[in-house]
Amino acid sequence: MNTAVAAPETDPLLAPVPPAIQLKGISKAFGPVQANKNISISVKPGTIHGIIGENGAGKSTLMSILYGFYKADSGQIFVNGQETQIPDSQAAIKAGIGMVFQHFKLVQNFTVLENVILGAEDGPLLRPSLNKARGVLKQLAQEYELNVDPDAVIENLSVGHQQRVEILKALYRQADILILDEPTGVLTPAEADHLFRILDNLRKEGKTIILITHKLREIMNVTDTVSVMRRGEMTATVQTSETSPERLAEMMVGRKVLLRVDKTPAKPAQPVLEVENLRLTDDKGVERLKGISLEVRAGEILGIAGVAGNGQSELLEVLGGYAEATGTVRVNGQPLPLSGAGSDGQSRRARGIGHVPEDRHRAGLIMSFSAWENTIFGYHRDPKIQTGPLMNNAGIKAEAAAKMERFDVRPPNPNLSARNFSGGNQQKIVLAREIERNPDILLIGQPTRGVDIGAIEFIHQQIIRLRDEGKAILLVSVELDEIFSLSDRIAVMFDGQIMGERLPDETSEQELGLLMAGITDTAHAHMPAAPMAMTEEELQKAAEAEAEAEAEAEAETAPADETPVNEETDAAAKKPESAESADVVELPVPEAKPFDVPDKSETKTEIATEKAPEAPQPAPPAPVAPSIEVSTAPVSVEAPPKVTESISLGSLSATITQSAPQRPKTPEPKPVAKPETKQDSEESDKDG
Ligand SMILES: Nc1ncnc2c1ncn2[C@@H]1O[C@H](COP(=O)(O)OP(=O)(O)OP(=O)(O)O)[C@@H](O)[C@H]1O
Repeated sequence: MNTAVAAPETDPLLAPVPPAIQLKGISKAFGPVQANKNISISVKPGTIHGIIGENGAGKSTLMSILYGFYKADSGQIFVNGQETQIPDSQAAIKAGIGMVFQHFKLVQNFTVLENVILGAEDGPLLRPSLNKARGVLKQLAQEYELNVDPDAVIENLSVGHQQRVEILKALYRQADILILDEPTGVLTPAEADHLFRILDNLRKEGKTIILITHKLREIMNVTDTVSVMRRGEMTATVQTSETSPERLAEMMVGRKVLLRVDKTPAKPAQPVLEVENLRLTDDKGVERLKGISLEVRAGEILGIAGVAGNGQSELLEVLGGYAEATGTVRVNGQPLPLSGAGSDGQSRRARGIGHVPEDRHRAGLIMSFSAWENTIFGYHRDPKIQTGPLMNNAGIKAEAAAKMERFDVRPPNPNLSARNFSGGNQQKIVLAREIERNPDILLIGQPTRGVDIGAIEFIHQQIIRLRDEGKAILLVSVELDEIFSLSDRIAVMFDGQIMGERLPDETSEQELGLLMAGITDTAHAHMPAAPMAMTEEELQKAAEAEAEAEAEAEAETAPADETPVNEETDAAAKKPESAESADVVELPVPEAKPFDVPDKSETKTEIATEKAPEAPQPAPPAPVAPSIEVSTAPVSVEAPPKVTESISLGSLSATITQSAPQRPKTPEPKPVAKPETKQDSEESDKDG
């Protein structure tokens, strides 16, 4: 008798689909810090999988391992059921994985097309690659609502559009699995809505998305499943439909978290900050502040709402001593110089003005300096810190350790460089420095950007505590939730002007949305059901329609109002010369200098018509003098590293030499151009 049994024929359609991504037992340590401990996770294809966790929980590290940015100490990676080695990002791209980092890696003075093909050119001649990319981009734009002008230069695009370019880059490389690290941290609500529509479209087309975010609302709205990380471990994975924001917050932090701000009504006293007719024109001749007047009293929080780029940043920069302006500003009744002597950041701090800048990397911290050094910047000439030529290092370190403890900075190690802390912990270092100085007025920009839910609760409590102690607080945030829950009064900025002021209890997101679009007659304006869900284009159209209607109505009695400048179109019109046609092009200098320090750095990029050298290698630290100007023999500070990176595009190559960003007084620092490269040293800036 023939006992052989024929193997059952498996119908490939009925075979179980392997996970798009499966990680098994991934571990990774940075020196003594165990960033990932034996992590296993499985993500179904065609789904959006959220990853949440406190700052420093190890989310970015895990995803950087998956993208080949870091090498795991142990563990396996499976892509579509196949064990896959991912030693570098090229291998990740080959495996169909794309990543959009928190800090974009676009070359600022290249066009969208040039950025998209960079590193994925079809041959030495650029033209065919550019033509092919143009066609693909057109198709992707139609399929996924990823509209971007292919010929626009990156530095002229809004943050939301730059992010679309990052997504386009990944899709152009045929990524089926897309990792997004904190993608909405820098987006306006409308931009975030647009992004989620894009992600939904991608999911419908069968792409798999891994989304790292601190925003539980996003997790609840867009993900299918969610994993929670805590202190390097994966503690739970749940179906989104079977959980709640409260439950997720508790799983993340290990205790119940108050998801709303608990505060009593404000008791405003005397005016601390008085601003009249503040005007600022930038170096391109564009008027960024058009006669701002406002007042902040002791014991109250004035929240400034607005779509990013409408002058809020410039307002904070002028008041914080980073940019010069005209007008009148008084602090505690005394005039504040708006240019020349006494208008710098240190003088502002000496006048009792604390400042948490919107961008901690460019203006809040010196990334290569240790945490303890960063806790005194801006206050380093204070006699309590500096006696004669000497600084009390031991005292500063002890104080820094105590501040880090109070602000729950993890790890609470003052000797670690700022760049080796996770984003949220870097933010806590800046907040600790500014809040603990007990300022009369605190200027605070985007206080909880990239910060976890437990830390948000803590930061909000600190802001309220300062207010209740009688301090004046000027808050700028693109998070309407944050504006609503913290502010005692809300002013809305549009196109360099204050469009109106409202009390949080007497307004709505809809009304603020209209003001943010420049529509002041909110009572009569057509109110869309959910203006915050409008796209930028829709917001712009709404503003234009309103302006048109107003102009028509006023035409008979008065001259029509000046049409608001559309910065984006305006900027896009000033396109620099194409890189292809230029022999030598200077990349924009990152002009961010956190404090008044002697400018000893240089940033220069040359694009020469020659083949690029091998993979970029960070140069050893350059012999640049430390950036604090003190004659303090005992202070031992790390010199800002000089990094040289090379990139190539067809026959063009570029070398970027860059040391710690220094910043003269300019209103809007440009982001540092960074091509997509793997960092050699894992001790370097984690954000790449
Ligand atoms: N390049 C590095 N060198 C040294 N330590 C690092 C490096 N990158 C990350 N770490 C440390 O590893 C831990 C995990 O960091 P990771 O950035 O993965 O956290 P995260 O969950 O992404 O945090 P966040 O939400 O704040 O972005 C942190 O303690 C961080 O300080």
